[in-house]
Amino acid sequence: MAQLILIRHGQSTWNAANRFTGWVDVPLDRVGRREAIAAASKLGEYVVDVAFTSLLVRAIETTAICLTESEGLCGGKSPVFKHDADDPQWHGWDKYEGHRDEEIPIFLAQALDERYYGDLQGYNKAKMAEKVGEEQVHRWRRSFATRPPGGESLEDTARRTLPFFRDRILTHLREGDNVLVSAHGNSLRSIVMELDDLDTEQVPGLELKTGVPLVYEIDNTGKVAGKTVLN
Ligand SMILES: O=C(O)[C@H](O)COP(=O)(O)O
Repeated sequence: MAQLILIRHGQSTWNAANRFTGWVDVPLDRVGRREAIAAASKLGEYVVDVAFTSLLVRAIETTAICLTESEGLCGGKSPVFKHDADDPQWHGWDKYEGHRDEEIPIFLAQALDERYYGDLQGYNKAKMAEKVGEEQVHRWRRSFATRPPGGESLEDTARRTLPFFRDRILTHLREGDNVLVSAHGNSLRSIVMELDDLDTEQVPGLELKTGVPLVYEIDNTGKVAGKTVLN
């Protein structure tokens, strides 16, 4: 049995300001950093073998805080962000002294980025609700198939998150590796929808809190055998 730890990043500056964020790359605020530290301490009894994060800084910060503030999460190993050495920007970065089996590799994946909120990005959610109505804003935020103007629906988001989840993350879990995934409200909702076997009627009720880890037990066929929410 392997453990899959999913964590939505801690509160960002734009979560605090109640603004649609999507791909806007804002950092954690002080509350968010504290949430990530609290998550790290709740994860003290777990050990991971590999981690995945989106490319957005709020998820990267949360990953780094969890792996460095938790007593045991790295099992004494050193966490290293694994940039793509084929990318000219990173050419040669991976030539360094040291044993790779003493590391926790952290893979950065665009597939895990937040749902693209299109033309809504930057707008205050409450002010938008005054303008177009609560129901419309709720549909944009929580329905499965409705696209926000110029943006991605949850269904669109799932089309990139789920193939990545099945190919890259589940493969580790089937082999018995424990995995940490740090991502976003909606990119994680699309993955939780699959893990919890939720249908399109149930998914609008699915809310993930910032900085609260979900721990899944996954068997060697890739099936979910248990779930704990570390509130
Ligand atoms: O992109 C955002 O604004 C948040 O990360 C998630 O927002 P939501 O809860 O409105 O979908």
